[in-house]
Formats: sequence, C-alpha cells, structure tokens
Amino acid sequence: MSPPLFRTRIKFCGMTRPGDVRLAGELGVDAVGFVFAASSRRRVEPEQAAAMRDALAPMVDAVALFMDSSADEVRQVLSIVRPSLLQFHGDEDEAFCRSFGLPYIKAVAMGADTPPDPLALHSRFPSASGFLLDAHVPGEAGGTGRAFDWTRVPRGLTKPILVAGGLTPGNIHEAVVTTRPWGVDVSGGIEADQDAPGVKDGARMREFVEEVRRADCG
Ligand SMILES: O=C(O)c1ccccc1NCC(=O)[C@H](O)[C@H](O)COP(=O)(O)O
Repeated sequence: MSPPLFRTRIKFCGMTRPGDVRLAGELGVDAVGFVFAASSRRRVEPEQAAAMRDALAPMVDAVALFMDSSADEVRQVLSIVRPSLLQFHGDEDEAFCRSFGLPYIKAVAMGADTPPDPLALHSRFPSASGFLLDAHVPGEAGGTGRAFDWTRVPRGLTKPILVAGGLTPGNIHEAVVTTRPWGVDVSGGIEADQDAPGVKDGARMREFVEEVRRADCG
C-alpha cells in the first residue's frame, strides 16, 4: 500500500540548547519554539534564541512564543531573533497579533467547560495562520505537561490546528489518530528530567517523531 500524502506537522517547543535544535532539524521536525513568556521555566533571552536560530536547518520554522508581552518587547525579539512565525498565549487581540507583519498562531486554552466555537474563533482572529489547542491548567500558562480530552477538539475549524499539552512518545500515536490535527506541539514530553525544563532528550525526540510518522501511516 502506498503511504498517505498527509504528514502531521511537528513542533518542538521550549528549546534552550543549539544542539537540541540541530537534532530537531535532522529528525525532520517542522518548527521549533523559543519561549519569551515572563512566567515560563523555559524562558530564553533573545541572544540565546538567536544562537539557536543559527543552528536551525533550512525550511524549519523558528517560532517566537509570547504571553502578554508589550509590543516593544515583541519588536526587540523580532529584531534579534528574526523568527518566521509568532505564537501568542495570552489575552492578545487580533490587531496586536497581526501588527508585527508575520504569520502567527493563536493559542486556545481547552478548559473543562464547552469546547471553543470554531466560528467565534475564526471571527475573533481572521488573520491567524492557525490555532494551537493547549491544555488549560488554572493558574498556569502553558508547558504544563497536562493533556486535555482529545475528543473535545472542535470539528469544523477550517484553519490548521495544532494539538498540544501533555504529549509524550507514549501517547502521541493515540492523540494523532484521535484528532488528526494539522500539527502537534510538544515540550515537556521530550524532556527526560522534570527538574531541568528546556533540556531536551535526544532519544525521546526521536521516538516522538517516529510515533507521529507511525500514526500518519495508520
Ligand atoms: O512552555 C512554557 O513554559 C510556556 C509558558 C507560557 C506559555 C506557553 C508555554 N508553552 C507553550 C507551548 O507551546 C507548549 O509546547 C505547550 O504548552 C505544551 O507543553 P507540554 O505540555 O509541556 O508539552
């Protein structure tokens, strides 16, 4: 049987080391994320992210992730890091997100109540390139290592969606088969030590990619 044409995109987030970024490129990952959210345990300085960007393979997106940063802070990161894609995790509105002239992804918290309404999302963020559905843990912003109920992924989203939150090499096959997303985003699940956030583990990175590809073939 010939392999399917569709390929689930993979983003590794919360990168802090150039070597991990280099390996992500070799594994065929589509994007890597650098976190600039003030509250994050994986936050990096713009200069550190610029060094990682230099380690990036061609045709891999460098994603700068913000949460309620000021426009000046975002612009400073853009000038130093030169990301190809932005990701917003806070209360940023459409005008703010598009004001930097770069494609962007808007994160949506998947709380315990009703799933987000696709029409409402599209009309609030018509210029978004896609939406990242992340687990919502009260009092925490992201990168929580928690998963949400994947059966609650809203149908009828015409823009690409990325599923995030608590993904690991052990559950990513089921997550992809259940949700069939445009892409998946992982941070803690490719780290070996919970006490060393941002330090990725090569074997877990490789296994994660292999499991996504296995799901793509199923
Ligand atoms: O990763 C963080 O520390 C973070 C902090 C504040 C806002 C967002 C953050 N991460 C966003 C991501 O895209 C993560 O990859 C996503 O939340 C999944 O994280 P994980 O559950 O650890 O895989």
